[in-house]
Parts: sequence; structure tokens; C-alpha cells
Amino acid sequence: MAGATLRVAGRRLSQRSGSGVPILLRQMFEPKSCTYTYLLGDRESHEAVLIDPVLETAPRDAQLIKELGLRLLYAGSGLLRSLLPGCQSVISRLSGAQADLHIEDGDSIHFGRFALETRSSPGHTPGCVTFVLNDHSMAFTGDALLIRGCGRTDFQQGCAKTLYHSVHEKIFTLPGDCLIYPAHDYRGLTVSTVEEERTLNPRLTLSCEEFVKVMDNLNLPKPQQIDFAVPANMHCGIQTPPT
Ligand SMILES: N[C@@H](CCC(=O)N[C@@H](CCS)C(=O)NCC(=O)O)C(=O)O
Ligand SMILES: [Fe+2]
Repeated sequence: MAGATLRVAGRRLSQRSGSGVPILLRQMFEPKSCTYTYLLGDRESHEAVLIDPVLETAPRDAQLIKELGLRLLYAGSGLLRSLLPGCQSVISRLSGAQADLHIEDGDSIHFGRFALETRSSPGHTPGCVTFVLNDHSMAFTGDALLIRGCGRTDFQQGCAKTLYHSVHEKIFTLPGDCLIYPAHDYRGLTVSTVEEERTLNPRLTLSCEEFVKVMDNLNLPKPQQIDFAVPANMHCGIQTPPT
């Protein structure tokens, strides 16, 4: 099972660092929810992981994974698991959702010569996680940190103060040139860096107190898919018929 192990909290990351080894990375877009899904793979072992998958595009993602000859080990979706046997669904333990594997702060997800470090980054939801590649060259920030923005905190047990501390302590402490890949973008931007967001993010450059005020007054409309997506996420992306 070498290269495919999930390590428990606090253990050292793999010594097989990603540094100098080109990773296979694909950013894929779902236009309805403006979601980015990320496929990360090791060209040598063909092991891969999928971050932030969306139900609607699971068949597309599964097809690409097959075409590229990859073996998907982990995905945050139960549907991918049924489309690609052998794949395990993964979600934060703090989400309270069902999955094959529950991850916690400090866990590592290994695929081939690479590993993703799990950094719990609650605030948008209690279960939000940022995945950091083991050489700290890139971070997948989910809905916590968006490009020049951040996840809203007005539903799904969100908390602005918690989000502020998550971003400052778990993401802004990464190297300045670490690439930031968010789960959503509503303006067509695709990638940022820690340094850019540390200096230019209009919300996260505020004091914690000012940030909380801004977040409490965003008055955003509810996302179109939310009533459908939240219950599904509790079952790792699988809809259960109403009873
Ligand atoms: N009108 C938009 C709403 C998008 C939205 O609320 N997005 C969430 C992230 C997905 S749960 C969010 O946190 N947005 C923060 C922000 O500042 O936009 C739509 O339905 O597309
Ligand atoms: Fe969200």
C-alpha cells in the first residue's frame, strides 16, 4: 500500500517530497456553481486524488481520470467512488458527514511521490479543509480563501472570527510564492499566491474586528445550488431521495 496511506494527525510528512518532481495538475470548472475541481496525479505511479469535486461533473472527471490512465485513490465525493471503484471518499471529521475516511488537522494524504497535508481551516463551515502539497508549492483552499475574497460565513454554521484566524494561521503562514487554488471564482480568475492575498485581499488585510463587520454585512444572495448541495454533502455528495 506504499504511497497510498493516510497518516494520522501529527506524524511527519513523507520524505518523498514533491520538490523538483513535476506533478500532474488539472483545474476543471463547473459553471453553475463556479466551482473548480482539482485533479492531482503522480505520472510515475499513476496514483491520483481529486479535490473539490462537484456532483454534476463527476462523469466528466471520471472520464478524464480514465483517459489519463490514473488510479484515483481519494476524492471528496461518494459518486466518484461508485464511478471509479477503488477510490475512497474523504471528508473532514468535523463536517459530521459520511465518508470512507475522515481526516483531521495534520493528517497526510499520500499519492505516489506526493502528499497533501491537511490543514483544518473552519469558518465558512466547521469542516473546511485546506490541502497543502508537501513541498508547500501550492495550497487548495476550498471555500476558506478565495482570490481577493473568502467564503461567506452567514450560513452552514459559519463564523467570521474563526475564518479570519484560520486564514491567517493556516494559510498566510505558508511561503509567499505558494500558489493558491480556490474552490470557486466568480470573475474568471484561476490562481493566486499567498503573498498576493496577504497584501491585496480586501477582506483578509483588515483587522479581525473590521473583517467580522464586513462579513456580517455582505448580504449575498443564497447560492443557487445550496439547498440541494448541503444535504448531499452530508452523504459525501450522494443524494438521498426525500422520505
Ligand atoms: N450568487 C452566488 C453566491 C455565491 C456564494 O455564495 N458562494 C459562496 C461559496 C460557495 S458555498 C461564498 O462563500 N461566496 C463568498 C463571496 O464573497 O462570494 C451564486 O449563487 O453563484
Ligand atoms: Fe461553500
